[in-house]
Parts: sequence; C-alpha cells; structure tokens
Amino acid sequence: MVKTKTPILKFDNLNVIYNEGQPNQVHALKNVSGEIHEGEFISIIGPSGCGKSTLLHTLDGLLKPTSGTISINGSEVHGPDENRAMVFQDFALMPWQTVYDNVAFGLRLAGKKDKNIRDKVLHYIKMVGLEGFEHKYPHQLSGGMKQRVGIARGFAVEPKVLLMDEPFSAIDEQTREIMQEEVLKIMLNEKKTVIFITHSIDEAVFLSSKIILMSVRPGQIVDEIKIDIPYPRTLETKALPKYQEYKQTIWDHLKGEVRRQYKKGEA
Ligand SMILES: Nc1ncnc2c1ncn2[C@@H]1O[C@H](COP(=O)(O)OP(=O)(O)OP(=O)(O)O)[C@@H](O)[C@H]1O
Repeated sequence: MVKTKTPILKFDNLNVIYNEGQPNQVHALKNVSGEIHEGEFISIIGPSGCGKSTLLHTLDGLLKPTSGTISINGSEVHGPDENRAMVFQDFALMPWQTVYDNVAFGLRLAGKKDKNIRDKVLHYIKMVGLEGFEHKYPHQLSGGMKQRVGIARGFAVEPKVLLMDEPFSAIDEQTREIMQEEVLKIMLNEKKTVIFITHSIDEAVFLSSKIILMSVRPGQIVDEIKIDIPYPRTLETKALPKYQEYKQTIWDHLKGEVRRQYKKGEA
C-alpha cells in the first residue's frame, strides 16, 4: 500500500454563503476541497469576484464557513491560530507604530514577552532587507518597503502556512519582480508553505509549485496545474520555453472562465 503523508492543511466541502436567506444572499464558495502539503507554493487564480479572498480568509479562520471543515496536520480547526498568518494586499500596517512594532505585533498578540522576541523580530526585519529601518514609521517607507514589513510580520509568527492575498498588487512593476524573487528565496530558506492569491498568470507560474484555478461564482476549484520547473527560480526562468507554455495553458483555462463571467454579466 502506498503511504501518503498527512497534508499540512486540508479543507473539505467548504461552502460560504454571505447573508444567507436574505435577498442579497451571495453563494461565494461551493463545495471547495483540497489538500496542501508542506513546502508547497500554491497560487489561486480565477476571475474577479470568484471567491479567492473568501477562500483565503476561510482557510485563515477569519471567516467561518457556512459548512465544511478545515484541518491542520489532521486536527480540525475552528478559528485563527498561530499555524496560519495572513499578508494583506493593502499591507494593513499600523501607521502609529514603527517597523519594529509592526513586525512584533503578532508575537505580542500571542502573549510573548518583549525581551524574548527581540532577536526574532530583528531577524525577520533583516530577512526582508529592512535592517536600519526598525524605528521608521510606515509613512516614511515606499510601497515596496511597507509590503516587506507586512511579509516580515507574517513570517515572524513562524506559521506553518503563510496566506498571501495579492500582496504585490499595489507595488510598481520593477519592485514587484524583485519582491517575487525575494519571497521565493525566503520561502526556500525558511521552508514555508505558502498559499498566494494573484491576478497575474506570470506571477503565479513564476512562484508556484501548483496553481489552483477557480470558476466564476459560486467559486469552485476547476483545475490544479503542477508547475514542474525546479527551484530556485530566477528572472532567467521566465525565458524558458516551458515557462511560456505553462502561461499559455493557464490563460487558455482562465479565458473560458472569464468568458462565462461576461455572459453572466458580472465582469
Ligand atoms: N462580506 C461580504 N458580504 C457579502 N458579499 C461578499 C462579502 N465579501 C465578499 N462578497 C462577495 O462574494 C463574492 C466573492 O468575493 P471575493 O472577494 O472572495 O472574490 P475574489 O475572487 O477575491 O475577488 P477579486 O478577484 O475581485 O479580489 C463577490 O461576489 C463579493 O461581492
């Protein structure tokens, strides 16, 4: 018998219905199931409004599903905990707190004493290249630097799974390419499991070991595409014929979903 490893994160038959029973009811996720294994980099891609953020928030525990279950290493979970951390699109930094305090936030929230977290906070600030900026406030930083603070804060709690909701969408193109490489480096060094939402097929192929493709609402998983390109990946990876083939395949899948969305009049 083939022995399969327990997935780090498993979700079964997730349904999310907003405003259930009301005239403005929205069925956002329908029977969504999946397994994520340690060390995977999963991107979720799908038409706008298909339920990607809903899925991520549900996996984080911020949103309770209408039905379905989530388990971490085989144990069912019912809310947020230290196993998962989110990095938000709009950085979600506290403007009145320094870089250091923003990165320390999750650790303090978990009840850790200041004297015990200092080394860890400084380690993650250094990891994202912000050494020397510990005492700066968010308004003194560029967009790319703010997002690096958000990433350091996510990593600092040392979650088993890092959930990233379009983390680079508010960053300019050049910084974005550099950040993509940086996140991959960190992910490989720190051996993290990442679930990542993006609208960019290029970003998804570059970063992912697997891409999950979602349908128009109610969001369902319609395909999973393994990206068989070895890590570490660099900007040169993008020139590989295989890379371009993956991009075309994903776009062919996605095009069908986007067309369906237009027909439904929701784009
Ligand atoms: N709190 C809420 N109350 C009611 N409806 C909601 C709520 N949050 C999201 N929705 C609806 O649920 C559906 C899925 O939203 P969600 O934000 O998960 O999609 P998405 O795929 O992340 O979208 P985008 O790609 O545009 O960011 C959308 O129709 C959205 O309008």
